[in-house]
Amino acid sequence: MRQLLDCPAPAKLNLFLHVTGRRADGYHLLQTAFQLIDRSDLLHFTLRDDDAICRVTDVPGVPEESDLIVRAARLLQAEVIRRTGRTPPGVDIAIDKILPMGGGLGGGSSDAATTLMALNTLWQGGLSQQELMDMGLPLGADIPFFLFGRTAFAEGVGEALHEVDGPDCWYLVIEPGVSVPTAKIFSSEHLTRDTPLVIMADFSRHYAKRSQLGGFGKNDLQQVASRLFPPVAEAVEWLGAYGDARMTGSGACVFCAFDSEEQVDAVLAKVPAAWNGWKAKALERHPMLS
Ligand SMILES: C[C@@](CO)(OP(=O)(O)O)[C@H](O)COP(=O)(O)OP(=O)(O)OC[C@H]1O[C@@H](n2ccc(N)nc2=O)[C@H](O)[C@@H]1O
Ligand SMILES: Nc1ncnc2c1ncn2[C@@H]1O[C@H](COP(=O)(O)OP(=O)(O)O)[C@@H](O)[C@H]1O
Repeated sequence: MRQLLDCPAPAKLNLFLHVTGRRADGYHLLQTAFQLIDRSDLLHFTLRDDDAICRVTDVPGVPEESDLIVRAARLLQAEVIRRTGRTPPGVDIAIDKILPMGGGLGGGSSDAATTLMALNTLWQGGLSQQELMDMGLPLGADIPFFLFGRTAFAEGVGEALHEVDGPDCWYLVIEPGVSVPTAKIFSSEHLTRDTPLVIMADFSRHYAKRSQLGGFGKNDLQQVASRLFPPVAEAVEWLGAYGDARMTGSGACVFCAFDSEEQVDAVLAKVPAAWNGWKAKALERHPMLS
């Protein structure tokens, strides 16, 4: 019987996101806090009799060769060959795509991280968590976080990670119906790139009471995204009537924290039909690590 593994790839929220500078290669220096939530893509891995790596689900707009899942799998396969001298079996990868693309929820990065974790297990690759994080970073700046798998305060381009406590709460997330290309936001002439550095202790103090729902800091990308994509601004304004609503990552999704599931449900019932709204619980750990 061929080995099969079903694995979740959860979304993240950026609780705050400050752009603090720019590297010589044009990449932006950030300070952010990553929070995992319990809404996920689902990936299914089936080992093959040959050594091919195949995506067996069509993902509209993402050709197989550029899919982060396939690229991550190929990188790991090459590394296992280099280390062990043996070629691990190929794999068919099916995906139930739940997370919107260009939503700021990190779906593609999370898919890639889950692929690295799952195949490292199936192939008995023996790479450490840190080695997987180093392998993932060139594919996407959020990938190391998903492999880290815990609420994190992050610096650099998101790869310098420190575990922190975030609020223990529910989130209402609105998909405003647009897909935001990350590069377009970072290249905007309107983006501010000089937010003063904060220290991690400030963040921890803010959330010392884990019931604190008002957000820390701000999202520097939000103003630019709102200007280019008006539905983002409309969603922030609408959800802002119920709490400290803000955009995650480079958008487009907008979120707000609530104390209880009942409170989220009450607001969810009022979300305008033009948007897709849903609730999710903050996760302390990645489900593949617990
Ligand atoms: C903004 C964040 C926050 O978590 O997440 P998303 O909203 O995309 O989920 C990330 O930093 C997204 O990082 P990453 O996953 O590498 O973004 P990519 O789509 O690969 O980046 C597209 C382009 O955006 C620019 N870019 C990206 C990250 C960064 N720190 N500085 C940049 O200048 C670069 O021009 C890059 O080529
Ligand atoms: N498996 C994948 N799932 C989603 N997007 C992917 C995938 N592989 C590559 N991509 C590309 O990455 C882009 C960003 O996708 P995603 O990570 O979902 O959004 P965001 O970076 O806004 O959180 C997509 O528009 C798509 O072109």
